[in-house]
Amino acid sequence: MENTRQTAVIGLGSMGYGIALSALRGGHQTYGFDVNAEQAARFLADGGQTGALGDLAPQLEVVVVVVLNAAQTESVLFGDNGVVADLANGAVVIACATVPPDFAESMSARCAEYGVHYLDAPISGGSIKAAQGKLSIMAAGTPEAFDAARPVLDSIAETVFELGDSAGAGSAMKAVNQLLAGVHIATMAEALTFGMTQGVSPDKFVEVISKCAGTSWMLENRAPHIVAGDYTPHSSVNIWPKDLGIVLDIAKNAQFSAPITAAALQQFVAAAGQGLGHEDDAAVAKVYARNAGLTLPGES
Ligand SMILES: NC(=O)C1=CN([C@@H]2O[C@H](COP(=O)(O)OP(=O)(O)OC[C@H]3O[C@@H](n4cnc5c(N)ncnc54)[C@H](O)[C@@H]3O)[C@@H](O)[C@H]2O)C=CC1
Ligand SMILES: O=C(O)C(=O)[C@@H](O)CO
Repeated sequence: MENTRQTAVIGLGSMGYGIALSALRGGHQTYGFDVNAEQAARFLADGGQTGALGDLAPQLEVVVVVVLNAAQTESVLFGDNGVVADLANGAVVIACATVPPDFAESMSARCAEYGVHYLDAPISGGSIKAAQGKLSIMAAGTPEAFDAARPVLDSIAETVFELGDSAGAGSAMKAVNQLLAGVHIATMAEALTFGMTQGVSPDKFVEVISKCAGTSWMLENRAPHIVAGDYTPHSSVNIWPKDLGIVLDIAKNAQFSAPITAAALQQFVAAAGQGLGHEDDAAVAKVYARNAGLTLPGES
């Protein structure tokens, strides 16, 4: 069909799995890949396809990369058995991991050497919107990259912000979002546990504050995890030392002081240091709770 594409999604974690399902629902022939074989098997059971990436690469038109970070993205694209060298001229990489802007620029230049388009396309909305095909995508790339990616973007995103024709501009905007998102999660945890010291239970906190001016998207999305005592990782603590680290690195290069971001980063570093790195990022509340001798829901 005219608007369907031979598509691979590499990285079937919290975000990539939903993206792969959304691409499949959009009618694209969708192949899913993950170093964790269980994830690829699950995708197969859900109606997707998988296989040997190297064999399939020459027929792929769109490759969506949703691994954790810059190092994993580079390895998927250009490491041993990297996919770019096997792609056909005109194929497009949609790079969704949160990475530094200058890394996105360098990946775009290296893809161009192989005649492959690169769309710098970090994502927002969490695992639920990924599964619904309703992500916000902060995208930058050449008009040719946008044209090649468009049919798949239409299946996975509600809104695609077109932020310029050079890779890096999408990742710069994502860093701005991450500054807010990380600070909002940490301040939600601070306020929720502060409330406990004042006799405000976590469930009352969510009921009342989510309808008051102090609320945020992150409060409404993450605080219910604390109330439920459920730290299944939809977005892990480990994402934040990476993302707030990116923010502070590029802020430092711009000689921009970001003290509130730095404080939030320390709380996520403390959470990771307490062995909570693979829990949902709402677990940053445990840092506050342990410090204040509080018992969160679900803890004995
Ligand atoms: N979880 C969230 O709510 C959001 C995450 N992000 C960003 O999206 C990216 C993905 O995040 P998540 O899905 O939460 O991470 P995740 O850790 O749940 O998923 C990453 C997946 O990539 C796989 N992987 C790693 N190396 C691989 C390789 N070489 N080949 C194939 N698969 C490989 C892992 O096994 C894992 O399943 C990150 O950059 C994150 O910062 C952005 C918005 C929201
Ligand atoms: O959805 C987003 O935007 C996010 O970055 C978080 O959910 C981070 O994991």
